[in-house]
Amino acid sequence: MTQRTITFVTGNAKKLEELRAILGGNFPLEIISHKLDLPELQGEIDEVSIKKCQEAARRLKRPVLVEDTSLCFNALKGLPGPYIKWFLEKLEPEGLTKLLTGWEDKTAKAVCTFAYCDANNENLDVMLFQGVTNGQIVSPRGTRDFGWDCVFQPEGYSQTYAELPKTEKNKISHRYRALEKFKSYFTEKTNE
Ligand SMILES: O=c1nc[nH]c2c1ncn2[C@H]1C[C@H](O)[C@@H](COP(=O)(O)OP(=O)(O)OP(=O)(O)O)O1
Ligand SMILES: [Mg+2]
Repeated sequence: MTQRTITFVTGNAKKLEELRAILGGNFPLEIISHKLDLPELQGEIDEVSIKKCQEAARRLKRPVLVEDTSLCFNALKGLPGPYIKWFLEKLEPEGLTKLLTGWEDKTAKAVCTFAYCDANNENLDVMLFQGVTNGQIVSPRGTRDFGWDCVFQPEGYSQTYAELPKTEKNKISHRYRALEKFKSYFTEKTNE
């Protein structure tokens, strides 16, 4: 492992697969993965990502990257937000759709927050790179191989994330938008 290696800490193989597909070959640093389901404290989106990243840095003591994904229903003032994992686990995709039964507004935001810490300073300073994709919550359609993809229909599309080819999702997704920021930061930095 060199100085120019970043460890992506996640318990989710699908996130890693998408990160690899989106960054492709033209990212200046090496990204390796470390499978660990880190504890996540409650809080607002940024706070959850920062704490998760600092915990990863404390444990691994090297440059780390983590990612936290939220699904925010506008009618519910942003909930479930960072708690989407537990809502999905208990309610399944059908239940997520039903949550909005009483509301006319079905719009939602998918928010991806990458958090990076180089673990070099005692304060464990964290940098955030966030991407948002707007859409709406629909009845489940498409494959069920990744989380809530089957109930999220991005704005301007008639297909859900799960119905879109992976390459299409990766051109417009919350994760793509966050990684664009991450990529330009590190590309500029390594060119200095
Ligand atoms: O693009 C996505 N499309 C559909 N579903 C998604 C996506 N990205 C994350 N998800 C799911 C996974 C988990 O049920 C929840 C986020 O929770 P989140 O804590 O960020 O993910 P996780 O615990 O699976 O992995 P990690 O070890 O990186 O925290 O939304
Ligand atoms: Mg998690």
